[in-house]
Amino acid sequence: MSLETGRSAVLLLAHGTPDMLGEMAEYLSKVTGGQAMPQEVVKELQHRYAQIGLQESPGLEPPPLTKWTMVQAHMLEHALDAGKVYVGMRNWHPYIADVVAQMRLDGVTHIKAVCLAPQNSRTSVGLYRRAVHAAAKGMEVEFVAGWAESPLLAEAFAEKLQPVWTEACAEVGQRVPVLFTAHSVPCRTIMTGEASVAGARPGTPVQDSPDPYPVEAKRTAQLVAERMTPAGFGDKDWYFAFQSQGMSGGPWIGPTVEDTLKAIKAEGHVGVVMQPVGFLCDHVEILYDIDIAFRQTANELGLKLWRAESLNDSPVLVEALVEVVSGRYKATVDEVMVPA
Ligand SMILES: C=CC1=C(C)c2cc3[nH]c(cc4nc(cc5[nH]c(cc1n2)c(C)c5CCC(=O)O)C(CCC(=O)O)=C4C)c(C)c3C=C
Ligand SMILES: [Fe+2]
Ligand SMILES: [Fe+2]
Repeated sequence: MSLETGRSAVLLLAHGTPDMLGEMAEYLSKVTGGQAMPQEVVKELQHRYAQIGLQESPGLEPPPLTKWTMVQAHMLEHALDAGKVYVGMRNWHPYIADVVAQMRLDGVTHIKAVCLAPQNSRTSVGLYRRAVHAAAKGMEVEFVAGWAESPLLAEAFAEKLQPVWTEACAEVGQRVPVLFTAHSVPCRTIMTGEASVAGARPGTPVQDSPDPYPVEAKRTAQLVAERMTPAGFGDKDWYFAFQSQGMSGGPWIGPTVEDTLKAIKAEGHVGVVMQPVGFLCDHVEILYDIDIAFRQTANELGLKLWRAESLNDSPVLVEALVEVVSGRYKATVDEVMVPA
């Protein structure tokens, strides 16, 4: 397939992750928009990243988030066969600003930006949008704000969930519930009116409409559940929680994974299969938060925890991205604009 215009190019937007442990403090200040994190938070995150393989010096391979994001971009480029697919990261190299500058040098005039975070949120997608608009002055920007209900995205997740769920049920000899998750966000960021800025950094605009994020996250989960077999896989088979509440203060949205695991145990289950449906590849919040921390919590409760493999190099995910980029899937797209 080919893109409509010669000077149009796709820009995939991703979170970014440090390449070595010593970069953690600088990385965290990018994540928080310039606020320095307390030393104990920096140390705790270094400890978590070390457990998933990050070292004192850059390893032979990039960290998982960088590696898989680049793989996804290459696969998409191949599938589109319409020129280069660029990757810009918000919090680490290659930064969005640098990549957009390169696109400009390469003669790109129209950017089709897609976030590798399918559910639209102010704290993730909103910040990607701001970074692209700041960098792309005078260029046309077509910004895909959400693709949470893409049937092929749901298909890609279901393809990873089905085998591990079947295996888990067979191992314990009974139906094992699925716990779908997405990243939590601070409560104030999904509010409207003055409540949306209470405790926020100065300059945060008052929001006049609710953040679609919590609904979109659960909608993705529901669409995945609908694709599971046997056909009787239904509402009683799955739960939803928001994971990885952050280390900056104030309340974050729930239910938390910890509370939901307790509820699952109280229902009489002996195991649980987790699938994070807000993340498209491996990174610390899967490899540490789920595989190490939640697995330990589950085990302490007497639950065995399985996790669906991440999408990573899933060809079905790439098909979903092709549909989003080509417009065959009607994603939530901002009006095309030229940032001044
Ligand atoms: C929908 C919201 C968010 C998504 C998706 C998300 C993905 C994501 N986050 C990290 C790593 C970190 N995030 C951190 C803080 C943080 N994350 C979000 C929201 C989403 N993150 C918020 C609102 C915040 C708080 C930011 C602030 O200004 O304080 C941090 C810092 C430590 C912490 O607070 O936990 C890290 C590290 C990754 C790798 C990722 C997906 C790829
Ligand atoms: Fe985050
Ligand atoms: Fe996080």
